[in-house]
Amino acid sequence: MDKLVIEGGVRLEGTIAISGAKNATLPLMASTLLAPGTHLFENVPHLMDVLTMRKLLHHMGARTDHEGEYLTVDTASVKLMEAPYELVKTMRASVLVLGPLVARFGYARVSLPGGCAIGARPINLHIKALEMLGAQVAIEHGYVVARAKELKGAVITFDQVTVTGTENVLMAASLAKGTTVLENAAREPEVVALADYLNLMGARISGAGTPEIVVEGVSELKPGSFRVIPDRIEAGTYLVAAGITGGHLILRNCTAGHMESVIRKLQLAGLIIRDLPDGLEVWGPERTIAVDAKTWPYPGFPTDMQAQFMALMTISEGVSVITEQIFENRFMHVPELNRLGANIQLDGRSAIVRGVRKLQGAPVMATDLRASASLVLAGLAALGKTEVSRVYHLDRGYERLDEKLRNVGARITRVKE
Ligand SMILES: CC(=O)N[C@H]1[C@@H](OP(=O)(O)OP(=O)(O)OC[C@H]2O[C@@H](n3ccc(=O)[nH]c3=O)[C@H](O)[C@@H]2O)O[C@H](CO)[C@@H](O)[C@@H]1O
Ligand SMILES: C=C(OP(=O)(O)O)C(=O)O
Repeated sequence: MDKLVIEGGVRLEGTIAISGAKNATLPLMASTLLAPGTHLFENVPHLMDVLTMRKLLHHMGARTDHEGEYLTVDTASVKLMEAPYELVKTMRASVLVLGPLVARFGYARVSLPGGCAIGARPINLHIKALEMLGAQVAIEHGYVVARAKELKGAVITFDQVTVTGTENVLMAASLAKGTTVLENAAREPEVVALADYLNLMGARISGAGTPEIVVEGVSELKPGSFRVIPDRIEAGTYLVAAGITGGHLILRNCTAGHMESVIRKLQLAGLIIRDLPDGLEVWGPERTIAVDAKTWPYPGFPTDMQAQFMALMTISEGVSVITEQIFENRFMHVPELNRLGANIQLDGRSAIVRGVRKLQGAPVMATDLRASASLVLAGLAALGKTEVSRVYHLDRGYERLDEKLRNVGARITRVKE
């Protein structure tokens, strides 16, 4: 198992290229099950989750190849409509194969994902929506088993905004008979990217990016090629890296329009951020100012940036209240940040962060993907040595994070534990 060792206190300076988005790549890979043949994606990051999704597709009979930024997925010989527990347990997004499988093959057997470090994360809304499209769904020995002779369009109102739920239904409805209307749909840029690729394959989807999406079902889809959108959470993480070290970074290949709520909060905290033709330039101030934040579905402040933003608030001037409204247990980073000298108290769904002048390096343990990122960020600002163990969480969603940070001056090394 690897750990990251960070000597903090270095002001970051330089350019970082942002990778393609994990949360866009995974649904795009799942969507290949809808159309037999070879799909080509560009700007695909090398991440553990991408590898896990490839393994899952291989398990079903697909072939994949990931060379440089190009990923091809050939789904011509898919014959096993199953997502086994061994793969699903390492990546919840495996549930994204449920909708495409039942739509194209009329059958899917997908392990229930179960909870994870950030919350219970049920998939009841995915199941309910598929039932409304006419699938028969049963839970058998820990697996969701869905059968449908034919899916039929329906009006589906989500009780709660769900990103992968919206994506699963978009994919299933694309091959359903008639019209499906998704109300209270997720509006994330990754949902829009998926809808764009489905349309490129021949689907008829309108309204993606708004709360109401309309899907006119078609009888078949054909493979195409598509460029993955930039990772807005990775970009947000590096904005915080500049802010927390008082540094100056240029982020290439990112889309400011996908990050407005994050950029606004960081500007309120004192960062100077300006648009570039292909990215962002950011300067961190001498000391940032405390700002409150509440997580919301897009276009609100993303839960996937909450931990990183909290790391910045730990050394900001004043008191900030950070409220987590999406996941019930997404504060696992709090005790670890406190081990680094932060002053954070939990009060239900809120964390009260009293800014301290300096953090101090210490050994800390990563518990999930974004918690790990927040500990690395805190380590960059802390005096002395911070060791972040269980780095496999980071490798699930950040491409070469340690290398990218080293290239802009951070003293960070990866060592085997
Ligand atoms: C691969 C991917 O894109 N992952 C993202 C996706 O996760 P994911 O799609 O799993 O998250 P959801 O948007 O579904 O979850 C939002 C909330 O709805 C609840 N819920 C969801 C589905 C359901 O059937 N029942 C239910 O109760 C969840 O427990 C959670 O409290 O969106 C999250 C919220 O922006 C992000 O943090 C994740 O990075
Ligand atoms: C929670 C996340 O991912 P996942 O849904 O894949 O667990 C994340 O990207 O922060």
